[in-house]
Amino acid sequence: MTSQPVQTDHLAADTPLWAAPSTARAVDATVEVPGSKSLTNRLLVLAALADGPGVLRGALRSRDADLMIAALRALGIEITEGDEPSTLHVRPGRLHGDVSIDCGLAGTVMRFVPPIAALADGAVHLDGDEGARVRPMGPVLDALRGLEVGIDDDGRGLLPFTVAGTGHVTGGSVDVDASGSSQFVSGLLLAGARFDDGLTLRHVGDTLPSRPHIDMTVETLRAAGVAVTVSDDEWRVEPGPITARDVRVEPDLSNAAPFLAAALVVGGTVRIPGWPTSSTQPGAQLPEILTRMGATASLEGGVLTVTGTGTVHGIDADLHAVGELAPNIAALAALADSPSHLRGISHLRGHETDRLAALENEINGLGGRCTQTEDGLVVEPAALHGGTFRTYHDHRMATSAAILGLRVPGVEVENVATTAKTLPDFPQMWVDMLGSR
Ligand SMILES: O=C(O)C1=C[C@@H](OP(=O)(O)O)[C@@H](O)[C@H](O)C1
Ligand SMILES: C=C(OP(=O)(O)O)C(=O)O
Repeated sequence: MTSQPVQTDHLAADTPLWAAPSTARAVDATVEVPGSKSLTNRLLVLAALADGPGVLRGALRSRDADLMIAALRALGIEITEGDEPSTLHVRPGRLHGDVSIDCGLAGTVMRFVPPIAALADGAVHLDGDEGARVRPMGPVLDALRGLEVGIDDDGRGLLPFTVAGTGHVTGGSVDVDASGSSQFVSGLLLAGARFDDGLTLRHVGDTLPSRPHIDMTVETLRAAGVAVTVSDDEWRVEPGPITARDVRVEPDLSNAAPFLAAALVVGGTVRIPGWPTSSTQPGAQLPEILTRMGATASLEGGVLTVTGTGTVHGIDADLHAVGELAPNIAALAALADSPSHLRGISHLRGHETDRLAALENEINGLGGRCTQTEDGLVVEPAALHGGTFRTYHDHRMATSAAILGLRVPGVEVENVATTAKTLPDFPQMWVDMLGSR
């Protein structure tokens, strides 16, 4: 088996604590946010399965994107950088088995790669970080088994496991309980056009989180010429070629959240260029959410401008569709002048860490009043103080700590380098934002 080198730099729990900068001065900054993780990893997958060479421009280069690149390369896809690292040339080829893939902590890698591995001509072994080995995978494995793909695992529905690729998947119909993650649906749909009979997937669970991310999957498939029909909780992907394209990746709107939040916390204005007029990214809902929390927001000439007063209001919001925004919104809520109730996010317990427990622990560790409910968080106003903020290898815990630190002197963030999962330059970008006045 060809093995990928295991990446360990992200495990730097013993790195020095990062003193989150505090400021009383209003912010006035324009922040260029790199490409979307979710779009980059979908477009890489589609380019790898396409009918000819393609190009991604403005792609994210971060741990999650680089893990996807490494996974596809291990499977035999040629991916090279163009003039800049964010330009990626992808040359599809026969998918090789007899390889090992490191999923890191990337949900998109661990859920999107197994259906592609089933198309490889041999065994594909997948594993990831310790934290990845507890993230739910069962519905993906059950679905693949339902499509007659051989899976070798220990029966717990978790990493590690081996997919017995045979070079083709017959496809057909499958039921999936995707109440734990929308990525179970997206991963199967992305490969579905390459199955002999295509794929009909029905979600059979109670709830379906992160629907905009499934819409993103459908939109990217359709843009690549794949016929997809959607009715309620059922998706049909017709078999056929995936058209090779030259595409530009939108900025990561969810990664704009901490910067935009800064405008509310300290007052002032933050501008994000390249903001799309419409997008399936959950971050597209930030202007509305932040407005409810006390900001004004406007979009003009592709620049989103958010202005705050330094006073943050609490919010009662169902974040079921936009769960990846929840940690940053919880941090804002901890600085608000009225209580907040964040609902519909029980699936966050299966994210990079149990985010509901992590947010409760760490906000309360700074003197906050945050309580888990069955499906979310209640955050009440409290006077916060400094202290160590643990991040649990979760990039969004680290950016949430930075938001709190703006107002609360003495917040020391453990392993801020974990932001490299989706935003490698975060500490410098944060300091630059505060410095550019
Ligand atoms: O498909 C995607 O790119 C994602 C889907 C969502 O996952 P869940 O449905 O598991 O929340 C989201 O939280 C994650 O950050 C990215
Ligand atoms: C849940 C997230 O990541 P992943 O793609 O690893 O699921 C996230 O980025 O908030």
